[in-house]
Amino acid sequence: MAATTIAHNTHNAKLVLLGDMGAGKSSLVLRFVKGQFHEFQESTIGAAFFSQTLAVNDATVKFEIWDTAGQERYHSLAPMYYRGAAAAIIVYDITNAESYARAKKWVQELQKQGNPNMVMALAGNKTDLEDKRKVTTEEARAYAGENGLFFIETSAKTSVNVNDIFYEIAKRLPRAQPAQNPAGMVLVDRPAEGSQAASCCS
Ligand SMILES: Nc1nc2c(ncn2[C@@H]2O[C@H](COP(=O)(O)OP(=O)(O)OP(=O)(O)O)[C@@H](O)[C@H]2O)c(=O)[nH]1
Repeated sequence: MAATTIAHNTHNAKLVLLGDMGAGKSSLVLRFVKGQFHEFQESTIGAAFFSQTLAVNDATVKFEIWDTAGQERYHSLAPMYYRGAAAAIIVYDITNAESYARAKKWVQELQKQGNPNMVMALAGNKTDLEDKRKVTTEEARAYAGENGLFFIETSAKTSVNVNDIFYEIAKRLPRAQPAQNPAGMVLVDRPAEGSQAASCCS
């Protein structure tokens, strides 16, 4: 059982959620971490932190999840959360074309300024509202493919594909990151300032 074997094979992975306000970032996290959904989920202020452990194959991934605020006034805080992150979920609302456009902006920003080895997922949320859909699956899948993102459509309300995003990310995380993490070292959260240059690539 995973619980008895976690000691050697546990990886910490910092994961950040980005996306427009109202896309469903907090709802996806709440569904994944607590199995809950709130029709009137409050808008996030600044960011919120959660952690959740997931057993994948013979390893255990402990996700350290930063749920950022989508309101534009918090945009400048985002680098603090995505710097040093091993993974990002960029969320949009399939019923809202603007939120999809905003998701693409986040992808561009991460491609320019994020960790180059970051595992990125694009999540089209609110699939339970199919009759109000504005962004087609094909369009988003093609975009994700062109940009090397893992693509999935979810519903935090009905739970469809929510755990799957995190499983898929866990599977894609590099087991060993030799350039950045010598053997045996555990990834830890660092304060944002200065962390990107110090840990990055040559
Ligand atoms: N129908 C439906 N509603 C959802 C779904 N996910 C979230 N919502 C609703 O959408 C609204 C916004 O959800 P949040 O999770 O707060 O969105 P957010 O992206 O965290 O928003 P900010 O914190 O403002 O950035 C809430 O009223 C949720 O109940 C979903 O899958 N289906």
